[in-house]
Amino acid sequence: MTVEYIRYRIPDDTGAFEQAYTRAAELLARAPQCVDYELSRCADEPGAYILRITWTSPEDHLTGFRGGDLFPAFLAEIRPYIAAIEEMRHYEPTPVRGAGGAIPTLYEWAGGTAAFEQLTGLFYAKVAADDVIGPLFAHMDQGHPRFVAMWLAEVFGGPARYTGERGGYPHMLGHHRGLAITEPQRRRWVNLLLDAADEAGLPDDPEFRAAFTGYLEWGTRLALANSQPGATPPADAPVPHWGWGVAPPYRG
Ligand code: HEM
Repeated sequence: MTVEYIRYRIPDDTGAFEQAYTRAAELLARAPQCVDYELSRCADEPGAYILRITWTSPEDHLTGFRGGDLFPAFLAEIRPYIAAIEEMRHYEPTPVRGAGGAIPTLYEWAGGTAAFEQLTGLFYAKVAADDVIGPLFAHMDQGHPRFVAMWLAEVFGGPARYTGERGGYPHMLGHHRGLAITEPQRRRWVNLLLDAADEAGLPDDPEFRAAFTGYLEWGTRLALANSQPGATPPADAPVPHWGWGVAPPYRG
């Protein structure tokens, strides 16, 4: 991944410039080498623009896109503005990145640690009485509901306690290895957890539940796959982080 920044200073007719880029953007949108793009206009200085384009790699940009079928039409749109370019360079992303506090995490939206502990307490009571998955958990550790609450809290943006105190992803993986979870068992796990979410009074707005259920689908399908005899999942990885996805919280 590489990020190209192009800074322009457009002396006049910024409207024509933006229209040209609106047309050029249609070609970026079709380019398999282009991850995303954004044109920003300076709030303080009319005519100053920054275009950010994320490319899959510098070679894909310079050889793939520039040497490809879409480039002539792209160039035709932006050619009149080449002389107005002040900087055009590739930048490598650094690990310094992340979301700010403007959007609450799913962990905060759910109600924090207490909400996840209530959820897993109710869930494992149901599990214990369930004929399809109950037997899998017959010998589970007393602390299991609290440990899974820690895992879920960390996944949804809460404190990294499962990583810090419980051994992180490798420890969780070790518990699933060899269980040979079946699809009916996976589905029962999801159904009981969703029942417990209703009982625990977790937020039931569409955006939260879509994101929450999305993780459960993803996580249980991985748990099933990794639990099969002969599975070769990565031995180490960070605890995954799950966000709102395409639908951020609805605030009216
Ligand atoms: C999103 C899906 C899932 C998550 C987040 C999850 C999470 C976890 C975690 C964190 C542990 C280890 C707890 C500890 O530190 O002691 C664990 C253990 C376990 N999980 Fe899962 N799990 C998922 C899906 C499933 C499914 C679908 C099944 C089976 C139907 C399952 C069965 C088990 C069992 C049997 C254990 C060991 C329990 C014990 O004996 O202590 N898990 N799970």
